[in-house]
Amino acid sequence: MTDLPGRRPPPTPDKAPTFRERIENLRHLGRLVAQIWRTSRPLTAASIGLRLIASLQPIAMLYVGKLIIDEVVRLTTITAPGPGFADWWNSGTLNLIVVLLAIELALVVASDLLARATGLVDSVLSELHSNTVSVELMAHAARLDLMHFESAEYQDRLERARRQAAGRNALLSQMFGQAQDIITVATLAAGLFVYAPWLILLLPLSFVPAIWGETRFNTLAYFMSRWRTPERRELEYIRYIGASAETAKELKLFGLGDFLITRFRQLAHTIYLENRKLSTQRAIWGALFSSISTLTYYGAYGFIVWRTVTGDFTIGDLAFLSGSFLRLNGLFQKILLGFTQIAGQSMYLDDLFSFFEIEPTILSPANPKPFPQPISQGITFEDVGFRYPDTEGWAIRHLSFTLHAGETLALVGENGAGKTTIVKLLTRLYDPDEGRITIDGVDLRELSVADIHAHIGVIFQDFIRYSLTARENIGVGRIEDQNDMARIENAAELSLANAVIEKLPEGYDQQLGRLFKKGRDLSGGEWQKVAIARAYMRDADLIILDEPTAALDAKAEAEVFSRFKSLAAGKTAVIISHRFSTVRMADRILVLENGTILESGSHAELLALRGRYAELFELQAAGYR
Ligand SMILES: Nc1ncnc2c1ncn2[C@@H]1O[C@H](COP(=O)(O)OP(=O)(O)OP(=O)(O)O)[C@@H](O)[C@H]1O
Repeated sequence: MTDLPGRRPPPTPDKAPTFRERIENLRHLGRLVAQIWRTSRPLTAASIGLRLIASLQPIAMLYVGKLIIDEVVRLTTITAPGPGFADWWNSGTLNLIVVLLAIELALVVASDLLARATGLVDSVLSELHSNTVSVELMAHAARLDLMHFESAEYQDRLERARRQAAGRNALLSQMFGQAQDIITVATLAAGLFVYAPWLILLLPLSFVPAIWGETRFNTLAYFMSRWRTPERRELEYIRYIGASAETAKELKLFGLGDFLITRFRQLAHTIYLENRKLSTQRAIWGALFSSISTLTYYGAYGFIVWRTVTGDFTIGDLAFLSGSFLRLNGLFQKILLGFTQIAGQSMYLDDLFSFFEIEPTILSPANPKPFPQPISQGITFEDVGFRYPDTEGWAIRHLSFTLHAGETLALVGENGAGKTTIVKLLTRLYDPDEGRITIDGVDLRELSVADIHAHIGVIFQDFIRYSLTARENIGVGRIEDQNDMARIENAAELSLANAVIEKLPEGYDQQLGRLFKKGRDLSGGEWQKVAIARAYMRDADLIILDEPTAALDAKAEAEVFSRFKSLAAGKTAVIISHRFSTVRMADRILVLENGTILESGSHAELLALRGRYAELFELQAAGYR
């Protein structure tokens, strides 16, 4: 399975956790309980309270059962008060047994009601808790850096955390159930101890092997699932590209269906084989250990029977003791298995909570300086160098230039020259590794990150096509003004999106995209106009358009840019484009190559220079002749 093209090498197994690490993982349970408590205090309290009451039920049932049997046995030995039921009833001989039967009935009914109420509370609490985790996860993810989303390792961690958000609900019931069982065991053991203390000593023999087996298989299962995260993400990815609206066109035309299916099948099969092996081993060992436990029970049972025959125990005692032993045996196993399962689950919790421990590195200073309004001098890159995490080469090196206030600057260069990276640094999605970037002399790192983002309008080439209404698609450009219709219409007019939206049957309320039933898809250029409107929603002093017009036709592009120019008057703007018809409109052009500046000047100056720019321009112009 390592021969799949383009697949990452198989993950190297982490070493199994030491005993200490396992114990340390248990600390996550405290965080989990705190999270559940935060979710709903009344429900958490109700779940615990109901379980406390339910925990006393087994001993009560067994003891009442014993009393009933003993009373029945006693009644069989006395002289009958008369031939009929009425004689028995009226003599009062049956009073005790009737009361005992009524108590047992009440216990059964109460137990059923308690179980249902607990189930109800738990299921409601689980759902709420799962929502809380998802919200906390999203909130934390929103704080993280772009770097975290662009790195495969963090993607794996996010994926693992996301799986835990929905998958740990059973743990909640299990933990509370565990506490309930412990109280039940304590009461049953106390009862058993009074009659036959040595019986308790037999119990460990029956459950210790089972516990060992469970612990081992839980750990194996966890590590298997952990090692396989990259593969599972790949499976998800193949499943997604194999059946989604975005990819359908290309898949059909390239005939990629079989290729993807084969790839999916091979990958899924390896995981399946591993899981099957583990499940089989688990089943075989499980069967062996459970027979040991059954044998122990019958050993103890035989002994109690013998003591009853010899007259040491009553028949009621026999029922009580064998019942208690059976329950205790079962409960001990359940509790200890529960502990190993909880310990196993707490390893998964580590995936969840360690995600919350990832801290963003792009932070605002404690006392940020105010964002210059308006920008009076400009933005300066001073010998800036930047390398993407975990990559060898520099994306940008020794880059120095000033973007003057009020200037429209175009960045040109071949694919991978570093244009988008400059925008990411300018908007502080990343910090430079060398040098610094200043706005009116103030280092970007001395400003509040939120301020920077609020004062810059950016549309990236891979902008989002939100499956929201047209109004919302523009409104998200300035979320606090999402209901300001005048502002939205104005932005749409500036970006020429208004003509697109007017043609839609439901206008601004039209659902866009293909994801939902009533959605209407737009052409690439139309989507782009809607996206550009988002940048216009802001009163940004600095507007950055990263290849904004790639999908626009020539006429639309000319129109968008003449508007942009008139709008950008007095504003500072950066345009990235591969089209020289657009680029030539800029006040100044930077020609980039391998992350450094090759040439700089106006269109006319660069043509006169007869360098790289002139060469590229000629190449494109020749295409139109
Ligand atoms: N997230 C990333 N992780 C690692 N390397 C990256 C990442 N993004 C870009 N790079 C690399 O950094 C260099 C500059 O990329 P950048 O996206 O800035 O180029 P560009 O000039 O905008 O290209 P294009 O015209 O294709 O959009 C390229 O070599 C690219 O492979």
